[in-house]
Amino acid sequence: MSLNGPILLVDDDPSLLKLLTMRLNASGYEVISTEHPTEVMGLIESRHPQVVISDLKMDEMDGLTLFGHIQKRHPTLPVILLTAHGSIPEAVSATQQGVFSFLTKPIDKNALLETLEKACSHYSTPDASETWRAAIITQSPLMETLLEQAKRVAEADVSILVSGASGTGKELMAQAIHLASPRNKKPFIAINCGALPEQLLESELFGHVKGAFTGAVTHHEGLFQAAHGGTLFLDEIGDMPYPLQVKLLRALQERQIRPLGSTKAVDIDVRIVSATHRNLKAAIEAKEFREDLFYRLNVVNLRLPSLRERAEDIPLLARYLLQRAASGHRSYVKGFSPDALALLSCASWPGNVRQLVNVVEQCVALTSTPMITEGLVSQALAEQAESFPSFIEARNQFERNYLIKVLKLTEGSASQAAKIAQRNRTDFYKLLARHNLEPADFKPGGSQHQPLPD
Ligand SMILES: Nc1ncnc2c1ncn2[C@@H]1O[C@H](COP(=O)(O)OP(=O)(O)OP(=O)(O)O)[C@@H](O)[C@H]1O
Repeated sequence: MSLNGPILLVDDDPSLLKLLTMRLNASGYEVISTEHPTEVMGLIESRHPQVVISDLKMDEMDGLTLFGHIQKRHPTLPVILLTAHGSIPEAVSATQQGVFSFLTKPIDKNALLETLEKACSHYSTPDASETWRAAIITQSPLMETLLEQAKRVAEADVSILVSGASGTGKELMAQAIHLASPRNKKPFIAINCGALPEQLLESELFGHVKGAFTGAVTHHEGLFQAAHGGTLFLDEIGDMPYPLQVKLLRALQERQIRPLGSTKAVDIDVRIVSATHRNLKAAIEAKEFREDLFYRLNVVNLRLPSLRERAEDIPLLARYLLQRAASGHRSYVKGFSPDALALLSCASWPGNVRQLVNVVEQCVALTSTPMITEGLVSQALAEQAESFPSFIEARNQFERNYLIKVLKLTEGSASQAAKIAQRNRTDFYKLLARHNLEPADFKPGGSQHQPLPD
């Protein structure tokens, strides 16, 4: 038996999951399990199982479709399928498609352990050729194409400009390019060019000698030198002060820098990846960005799509981020209710993945139940939204505010509130649960933490 990652069990029959988990635990295997095949990709990303054992027939997604998804992203991960007695043709077709093996139900304990042992010895730690992009969670064809391009250009030593709206993962992409490049054993250094005043940014990039300016009490090596042999990531390059753009261009052309206050030029060897959320062509027209520098930095352009443009990533990312946020002391948080997931999927995400990270973290921190409700998601979205909400977000916001007002008016009497709202009690309680509201919190002298309307 191998001591690598856990075994991931997938079956929509909870009693079989329980039985297999017990058997495998008894044989010393660590097991993670799920009744939902849609959760599998997220679990693979976050828990790195060494083998997946999945039922073939499941309502949410059949085992072969699931295998297709796994094979696309993790081609070396062995998948064992469980088939009902008599479904031999399906099993044969499954093995032809690359499934590691299949076991017929009822599962024979010895056959299970034997097959698992073979699968574990077949497993090698995550495909080394894939680790460069391991932090980028995606199943979007748009992103896959972009990642293929990124890998190709990473090998050449050209300058790359990563464009895309705020929070789309530009820095993550820059790191992936570095990891895929021959420079990956050397440093990756990032600096936000929009966050520092001009002189400080200049001294950060090029360094300074002692006494170069008031306050320069020691010699300071700049980031160009610190990143020697590696990659320098210039984030928000569109916000770099204009005079400094000239100095950057000269450094890139001459492959030399001159620290502030020094007369001696220093050779540099860095690969530049820059990023911007601005339209640099418009900035050039407005005389805020130098055209010659633009062409030097933008040898290859990679444009990251907005999260809305790759909506198929939303459930995958949400589950992955939930598992990440819930690990440790919030481990009882298990997932999103189907309504909550639907709301996440149709939100507009003006802040892209960063906003999704914030919403998920807020939900994980606030939920008191293992499944995050639609109400909680709606509340987090309303708090995060900076732009005009979508119709569904607005409706959820309105519902929640309405319920709070009516509960306040009736001092927490759910039956009176239901009457005013002209809903039957069952419906009304469902609405309250969806929005995570407790009538008791609105009784005089009730909880000090009554929810506020949005
Ligand atoms: N595909 C992804 N998979 C997992 N996490 C992601 C993905 N894309 C972005 N993130 C996460 O979203 C957050 C924002 O990503 P990042 O900082 O790379 O975006 P950015 O485009 O550089 O943002 P900004 O323009 O605001 O600097 C980070 O926490 C990052 O880890």
